[in-house]
Amino acid sequence: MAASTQGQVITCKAAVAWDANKPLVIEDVQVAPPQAGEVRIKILSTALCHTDYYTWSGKDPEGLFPCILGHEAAGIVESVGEGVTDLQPGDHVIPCYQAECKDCKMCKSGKTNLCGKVRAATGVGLMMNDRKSRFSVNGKPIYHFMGTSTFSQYTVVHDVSVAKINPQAPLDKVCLLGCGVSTGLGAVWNTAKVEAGSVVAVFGLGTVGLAVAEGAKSAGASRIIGIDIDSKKFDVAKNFGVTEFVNPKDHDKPIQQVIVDLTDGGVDYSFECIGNVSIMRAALECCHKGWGTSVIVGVAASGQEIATRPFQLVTGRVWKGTAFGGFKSRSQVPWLVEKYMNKEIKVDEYITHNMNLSDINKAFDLLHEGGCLRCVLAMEH
Ligand SMILES: NC(=O)C1=CN([C@@H]2O[C@H](COP(=O)(O)OP(=O)(O)OC[C@H]3O[C@@H](n4cnc5c(N)ncnc54)[C@H](O)[C@@H]3O)[C@@H](O)[C@H]2O)C=CC1
Ligand SMILES: N[C@@H](CCC(=O)N[C@@H](CSC=O)C(=O)NCC(=O)O)C(=O)O
Ligand SMILES: [Zn+2]
Ligand SMILES: [Zn+2]
Repeated sequence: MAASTQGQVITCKAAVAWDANKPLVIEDVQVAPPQAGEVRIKILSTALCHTDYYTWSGKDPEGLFPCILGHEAAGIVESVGEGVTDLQPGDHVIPCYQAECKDCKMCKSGKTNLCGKVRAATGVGLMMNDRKSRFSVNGKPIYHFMGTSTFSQYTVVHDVSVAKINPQAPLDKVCLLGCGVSTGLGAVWNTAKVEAGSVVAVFGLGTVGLAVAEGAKSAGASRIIGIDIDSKKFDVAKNFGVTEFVNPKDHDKPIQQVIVDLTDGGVDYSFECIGNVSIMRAALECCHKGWGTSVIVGVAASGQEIATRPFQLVTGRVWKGTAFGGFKSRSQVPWLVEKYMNKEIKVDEYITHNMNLSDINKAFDLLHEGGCLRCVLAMEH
């Protein structure tokens, strides 16, 4: 039997982003033991999300370097710190960038899934307990990212950020429930609360947009219009519930006008799943006067701002946003895993590529190719 690593520094492989836009480097990283209220997790599978690329590109105002990126993963608890009672070594878990302490003002409000307990620390790449990092390379501290840092074979996270899941669930699949798929489904079910018969527009048909389409289909939407500048996305999007396709490049008119004309005055709900502020405006303005609701899901670069004529809102359109689809992480990620196990939601269908951790730079390149939805990395190689 392998010797216990509890209380020891673990040296393992991790992909370190030493600087913005510079290729990640697979390093031997020292991972300190978890302190009070912390959990060390052996990450077995992690996927890449567009947000990892966004921070790596240097456009994230919270981006700090050097750091270990990654936030869509699954693994097994290796050890827990003092005071952690609801998790133990061997538990199968999904680390969540949106914490749920169940005790702070925000958790208790019943109005949001955002938790205030550790956000100040995770936003500056550190752990709450001592405001330090648990990662280092030859003594040099490496920042955490989103409170998860899953591009490492071992990571340390706050206990309030760990969802314990069914041990039967395949970790190389359900890792996707740590971000993109959950976000898209939740944007529809929790944030917009789309009703049966609704007409829906989805801008951007990556994993997040396709999960929006899947959520809208399950909510009984009558039309789901997918909008993307890459027409190759359209075939695959049909499998996720998209009923009609529009490529803005095929039209001279502004895309919001195209959608309004197609839908007798506008859609009931629209979702921006790109991170482009001009498209956020278009998504709002293609909504029906009097009631149309637009949800911003995409993350826009530092310095970008949204704009529209206030008249758009005066005349009844509603502009909203969503983080992690409004899901409460520790309470609801295990429920999403069960829905997957019961074949009530898709997950496997979003995985277009599988690679090893050592191939992570190739996996980042794939994010820009139309054919890649999610690439899952096996962490042991
Ligand atoms: N709010 C939240 O909690 C979350 C937000 N995100 C954000 O959601 C966005 C989507 O993420 P992924 O699906 O992983 O990205 P992705 O890059 O896989 O998909 C984006 C899609 O948008 C299309 N696109 C790009 N420019 C376009 C334009 N001008 N008009 C129409 N289509 C366009 C692309 O062809 C692509 O199909 C990103 O901004 C990401 O950072 C991701 C997860 C959670
Ligand atoms: N640091 C970024 C914040 C980007 C952002 O909005 N992140 C989303 C999750 S994106 C996942 O892929 C989110 O949930 N935000 C809420 C939060 O508490 O961070 C920036 O400043 O742009
Ligand atoms: Zn993500
Ligand atoms: Zn909280």
